[in-house]
Amino acid sequence: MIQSSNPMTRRRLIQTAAATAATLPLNPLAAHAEKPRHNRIHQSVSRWCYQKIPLDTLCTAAAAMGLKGIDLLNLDEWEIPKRYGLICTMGYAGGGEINQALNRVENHAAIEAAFRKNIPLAAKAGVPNVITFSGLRAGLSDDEGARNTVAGLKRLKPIAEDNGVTINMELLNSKRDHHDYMCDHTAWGVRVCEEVGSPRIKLLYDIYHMQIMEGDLIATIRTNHQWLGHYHTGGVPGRHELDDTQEVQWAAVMRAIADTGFTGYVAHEFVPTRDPLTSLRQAVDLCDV
Ligand SMILES: O=C(O)C(=O)CO
Repeated sequence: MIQSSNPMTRRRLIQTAAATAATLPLNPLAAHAEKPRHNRIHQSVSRWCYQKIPLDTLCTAAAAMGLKGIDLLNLDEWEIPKRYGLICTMGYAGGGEINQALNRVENHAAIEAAFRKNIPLAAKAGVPNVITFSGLRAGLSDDEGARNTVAGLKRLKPIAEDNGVTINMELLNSKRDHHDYMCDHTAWGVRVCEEVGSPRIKLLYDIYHMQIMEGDLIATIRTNHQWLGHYHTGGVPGRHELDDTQEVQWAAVMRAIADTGFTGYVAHEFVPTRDPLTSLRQAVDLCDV
């Protein structure tokens, strides 16, 4: 406690105390709560990268960091983020699997049935996006796969439009992680979306996967943003922290996304190698442009 009856001494003591306080380590949560955010990018985090952390704990931490939601939750989890002022930003709603989905006609009926049942539930739970996939090539040409995927998405688009929920087909790399996946280039995905022609049928542009396949991230985003409904992050190589061991300039990519007028969500989808929530906070700070 500062006690002095001499005003000069008291002033000096207060100045000394203030200078000392400035050098003390601050509570990291408090320090970040005070940091003004730009919030041009609405950030989220993929659940599967933080499996060891209970969902309620992850939601509490995400809300404290200024995130808007949690990505890739199952239907029975969609309501949980709401308790923390968040939403599920991308839901699993039965849109097939990475290996088996829309590029094969025989999968369409099951995906349509699941979406008919689950997309109205997504709308009710305030989940703005659901995920789907192309499936593997497995000998199918890209042209035939595109025709089939367009036909499948045309069956699904009225469900998405009627409920105001966007169906996002994910772009994934077929070079390292998902060998033979068909929707592995932006041009193929955009061609499909253009042919379907709905504001509710878009691509999940996974920046990690597309850096591996194509690079040229900013120009691709600028040219195709009309069809990009959601973004994922992840350091390249390795899909770890967005730090200086990897090759993407995240702030520049985020500025490019914000400059397109994007109002959707960018979800972090990297597997942390250090304290997971510290890594997440660092990524959130980096992407707050
Ligand atoms: O499984 C993956 O690699 C994904 O990016 C899923 O979103």
